[in-house]
Amino acid sequence: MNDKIALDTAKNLAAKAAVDQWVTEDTKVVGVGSGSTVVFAVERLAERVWKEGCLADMICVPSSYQARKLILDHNLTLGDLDRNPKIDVYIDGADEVDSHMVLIKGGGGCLMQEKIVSSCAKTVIIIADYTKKSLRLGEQWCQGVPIEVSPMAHVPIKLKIEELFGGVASLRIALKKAGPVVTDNGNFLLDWKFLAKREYNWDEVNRALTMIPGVLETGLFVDIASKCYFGMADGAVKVQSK
Ligand SMILES: O=C[C@H](O)[C@H](O)[C@H](O)COP(=O)(O)O
Repeated sequence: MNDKIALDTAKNLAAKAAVDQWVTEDTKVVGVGSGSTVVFAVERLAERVWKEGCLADMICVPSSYQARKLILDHNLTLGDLDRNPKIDVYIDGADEVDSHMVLIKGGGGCLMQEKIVSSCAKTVIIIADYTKKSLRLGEQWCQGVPIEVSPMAHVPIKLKIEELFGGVASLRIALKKAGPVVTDNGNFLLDWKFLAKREYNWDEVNRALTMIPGVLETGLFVDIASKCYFGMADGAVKVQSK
């Protein structure tokens, strides 16, 4: 018998715990991440506003088209970085979180706005189910590090990444459209499958990647998250700190 709780239940537990802990009456601006786990966080925010009558002045700043739509669909107040450049707390999911709280993000293609919006937040909280927790990157997430690139430069960037760091960087191809995935910002994505056995210094790798002309952002989030809430297989919520 499989007594692990469903992944969605684990995501929901993590999201609810994080929202209840970090979004208080003093929270004026919340950054909203992207992906399937964030859906539960927005549902909890809406429940607090509409059922419990709290957080009346809260403004939500989205990190993607999906996040914007979630905010609107739940009748929450939509903000943006022009009007709300300072965010109290940013809540987002992750594809993988290692023991040093280095994250891989961008499995859903939203990494660039996520990194921008999270950089405007005092506190960044990650919510995830137990399958995202690992000791070292690549242990759980096998699809590589997403890297957002200028469309005209995806071939030379791919070659440079492979020469510099090994592994294989592949253009992400859409499933229900012919051709590549196009991000919310009109760019392409490379998914870089790094070498599992090589020891990488992720901070250095991230800096070096962003120095390649045409690389717009990486899905490596180093030294960004303050805490990560994991919904565990036994129904508990485990909090990992930096
Ligand atoms: O591009 C997508 C974002 O970085 C997501 O936050 C990440 O992929 C995790 O998504 P999910 O909560 O669906 O696992």
